[in-house]
Amino acid sequence: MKEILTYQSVEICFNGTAVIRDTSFTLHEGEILGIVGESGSGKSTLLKAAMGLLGNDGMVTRGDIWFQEKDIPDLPEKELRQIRGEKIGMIFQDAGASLCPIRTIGEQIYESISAHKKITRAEAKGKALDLFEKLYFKDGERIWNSYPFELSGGMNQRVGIVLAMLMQPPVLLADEPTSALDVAVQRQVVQEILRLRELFGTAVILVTHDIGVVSALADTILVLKDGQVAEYGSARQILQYPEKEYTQRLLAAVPKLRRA
Ligand SMILES: Nc1ncnc2c1ncn2[C@@H]1O[C@H](COP(=O)(O)OP(=O)(O)OP(=O)(O)O)[C@@H](O)[C@H]1O
Repeated sequence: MKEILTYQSVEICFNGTAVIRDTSFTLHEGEILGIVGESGSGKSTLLKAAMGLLGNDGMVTRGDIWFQEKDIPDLPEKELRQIRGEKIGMIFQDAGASLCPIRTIGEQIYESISAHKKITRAEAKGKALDLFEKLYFKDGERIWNSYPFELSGGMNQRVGIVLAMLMQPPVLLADEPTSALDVAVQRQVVQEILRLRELFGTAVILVTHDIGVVSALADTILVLKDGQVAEYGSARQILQYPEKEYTQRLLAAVPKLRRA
């Protein structure tokens, strides 16, 4: 499989203090990589760095993050804006909450696609309803016409995933995409991520506290401890034979979800 996103000896500092040190890993086309680690270990920071979203205080101070032969930390904001959304999609824990409350889902989808390419409202709707159907949403037409408050939190989160995938980015970064959801919706979101990979060959980095979600989805796992890689390898290897005591502790939570 071709490499699509490569972190090489990355160090990231906030206000001069390193929170990620000497971190390397590679994401391949269609691969789902789970990043796990205690709170504060640097998981979200790793994802934000790939989007150039570290803010004013944060900076990649060493190493490279290669995406399609470009080194992300070297790119100007204008180029990063083109990559975000179109080439690298993102979903967060509160993707649903980040929807605008006073505009319909349809309007927001239309605007989101229009930001990247010329499209009519009818074409945008056709694209969205097609993706809704492929992801087994019931009643896409109603969702298109709804305001976020008319949908459940879980449904808004699923809409957030559709929004992130409308441009069919080859990479999807998902930061705790299931942690605010009840178990039934969690399962749907897990199925949706697998279906996206099947439909579009999307490569995914999934950051989560939930080992059950990781074991249901990930091909490879990176265990992060205090901003450094504690273990990195195939999901099977790490879930069955964790080498570090730290990993064993993280895995002590019984997996709730299994791959269907
Ligand atoms: N904007 C910021 N300014 C200063 N320090 C920050 C900033 N963002 C993150 N940090 C620090 O970087 C470290 C890593 O944070 P990060 O949010 O990446 O961890 P995490 O593993 O994603 O945690 P959680 O699981 O709780 O979301 C923490 O020590 C955090 O305090």
